Amino acid sequence: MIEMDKVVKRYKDVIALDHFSFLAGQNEIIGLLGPNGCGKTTAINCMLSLLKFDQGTINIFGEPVNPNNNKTKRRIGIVPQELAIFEKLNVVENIDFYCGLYVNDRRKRKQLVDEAIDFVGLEKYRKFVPKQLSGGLKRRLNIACGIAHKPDILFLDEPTVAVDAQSRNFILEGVKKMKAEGTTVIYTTHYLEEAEDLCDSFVIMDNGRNIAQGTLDDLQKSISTTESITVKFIAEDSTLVNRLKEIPHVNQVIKTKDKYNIQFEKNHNNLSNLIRFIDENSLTYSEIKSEQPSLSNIFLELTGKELRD
Ligand SMILES: Nc1ncnc2c1ncn2[C@@H]1O[C@H](COP(=O)(O)OP(=O)(O)OP(=O)(O)O)[C@@H](O)[C@H]1O
Repeated sequence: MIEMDKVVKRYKDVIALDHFSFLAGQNEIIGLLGPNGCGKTTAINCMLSLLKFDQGTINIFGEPVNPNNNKTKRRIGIVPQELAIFEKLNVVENIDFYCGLYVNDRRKRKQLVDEAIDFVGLEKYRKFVPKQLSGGLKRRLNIACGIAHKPDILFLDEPTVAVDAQSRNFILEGVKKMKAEGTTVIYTTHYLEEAEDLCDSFVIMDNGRNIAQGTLDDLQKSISTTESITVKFIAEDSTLVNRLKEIPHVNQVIKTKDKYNIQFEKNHNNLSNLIRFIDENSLTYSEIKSEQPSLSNIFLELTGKELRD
């Protein structure tokens, strides 16, 4: 659906995209993740042909992007991070306005607007203007405006920032439903747990480059830390952190309130080594859990940064 190959975009001296490549297939949710200023918005704006780029190629639906290609534009939806709704128009009128940019037939549009309202759960608020809606409801309206024309590709930029739990659930369930109906979703967020639950695959960006792309499983295989074991000891002492660090292939030991999180390098018998250490030191434990690294661990290892605003 989207093929972006070695795209370079400069703003004078700033290289916002540095040979950035990106692939999106049909019917998947791709998390586009990266620290502030890494180039996500620039990449999206190039894909939407809102920005010209200096080098490289971008094909969408098999054709080079082109701002005058209305046929392609009709098949794309965008929900920007900043709310793009009209204060003077009510819920129905706002959605109808955006849908009208793509669909001329009034009867068809009425049906699409009704479906979008149903989709984001705004039936009770049809005649409300934005100032009568809470922040979460405004975000849902923003989404309805971007999806009413039923795009094949949808760009969602941080849709759950500052929304209440109920609206957040509506939004995430809605994204899953769109995927089930065949839409490809490009999703940017700073919430890695949310991305991990929602997305089928991920692109990790840093300094304008695609530094890793794949499923969680692919990314887990690409980093050196692959196993994180958490232990709750029954008796402990202040030397334990340093002693645990002596176990072969330990990268890091983090002590939380009542547990020890031990991060190991991949491809070693880490659990067996840890259990041997516990036996040899006559330690006892009430809990032991081995986990694959989370998206947050992967992000930290690949970029050396935590993904925070
Ligand atoms: N119009 C512009 N003129 C000059 N520099 C720009 C412009 N737009 C973006 N930049 C720079 O390009 C780089 C990439 O910016 P971009 O907005 O694409 O990042 P981002 O990943 O979307 O950031 P955020 O997560 O904060 O939205 C940054 O260094 C930014 O300062």
